Amino acid sequence: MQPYLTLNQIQKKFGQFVSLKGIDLQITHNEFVCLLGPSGCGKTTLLRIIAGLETATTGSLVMDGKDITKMPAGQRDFAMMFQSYALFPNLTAYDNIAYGLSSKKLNKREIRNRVDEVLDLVNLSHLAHKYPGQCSGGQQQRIALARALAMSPKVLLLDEPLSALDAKVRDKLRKEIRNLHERLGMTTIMVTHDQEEALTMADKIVVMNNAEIVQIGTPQQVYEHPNSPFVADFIGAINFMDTLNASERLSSKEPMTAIRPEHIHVGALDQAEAVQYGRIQEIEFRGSFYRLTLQCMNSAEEPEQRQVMIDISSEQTKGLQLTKEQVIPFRLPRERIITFHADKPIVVNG
Ligand SMILES: Nc1ncnc2c1ncn2[C@@H]1O[C@H](COP(=O)(O)OP(=O)(O)OP(=O)(O)O)[C@@H](O)[C@H]1O
Repeated sequence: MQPYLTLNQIQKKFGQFVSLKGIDLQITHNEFVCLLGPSGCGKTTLLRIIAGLETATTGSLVMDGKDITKMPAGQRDFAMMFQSYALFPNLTAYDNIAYGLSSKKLNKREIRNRVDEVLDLVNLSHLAHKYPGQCSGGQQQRIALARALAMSPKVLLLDEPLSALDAKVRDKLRKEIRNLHERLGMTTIMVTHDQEEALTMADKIVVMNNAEIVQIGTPQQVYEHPNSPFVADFIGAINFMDTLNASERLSSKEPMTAIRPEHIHVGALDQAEAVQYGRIQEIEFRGSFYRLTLQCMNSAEEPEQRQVMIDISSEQTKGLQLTKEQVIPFRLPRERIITFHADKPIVVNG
């Protein structure tokens, strides 16, 4: 499919500091893209360059075949929403939204219709005449969202829009934003450091680290086929099955293997895979599953350096009656093992 927005070799320097190292990215029309990565990796800088709020040191930005690298933010038809709601405290929800529309050449009635329409979209018609201080965090964020949507943007840019909200409200707003994105047929780019948010909302995840893109893929692709130990570790939990220490690892060309905690089987029934043993050190209840931390044992039943995390469903634990210090068998299904080949040294963060 033809890209709608193309970023060519976007580089950004703040003085000598390189904040983005040559970013290439293509975004298609109506796509929901998440820029995901740890604090300081350059996500916000990239979003601000796309918005036109920051200029790239080198590189270009093309939208619909037109070079917009130097186009001022106000002419881009993009709307941006931030973590802090940035609402005017002395204006009602209605006026906050109408204020954004004053730059458009609309008459009073058109403005009223548009504000009513977007308030209805975010289910806040009943709060039209409340001030931000009279609204909850989730409601304020919805007003900010309505204000962005009122502009009928070609591209909606979201910078950590949900991180200030509590878990329940965050979850609800995730679904609402995703639904609105689909209903309104927008192209949406969202910055987040929350992997769950990216996995649940995005069509495409762009994983960044140290000012670079390290992997691009659907949520399933980056979760099931991470291309590096960094991505495997940043998105979801992972056990590295490495027997080398950090300095041996740096000089080694040996592939490294890993497995997700939910893919390990507890028990020794199936003989297809070699059984290993571990002593339970921690049992952590996480609602729908338990996370066990085991100290691995060698064949002589002596403890090894290695630990392994295993997730088992709360249902399954009922039959197992697990206790701390218990030694249990477990198996690593071969098809679930992820291998990282070392064409360059493998560095594991953290
Ligand atoms: N105006 C600026 N002047 C100097 N350095 C800056 C400026 N803006 C950002 N940086 C630096 O660029 C790097 C990337 O910042 P950016 O805000 O893009 O990261 P981020 O991935 O969005 O992080 P976070 O999730 O913490 O917001 C950081 O090291 C930051 O200190």
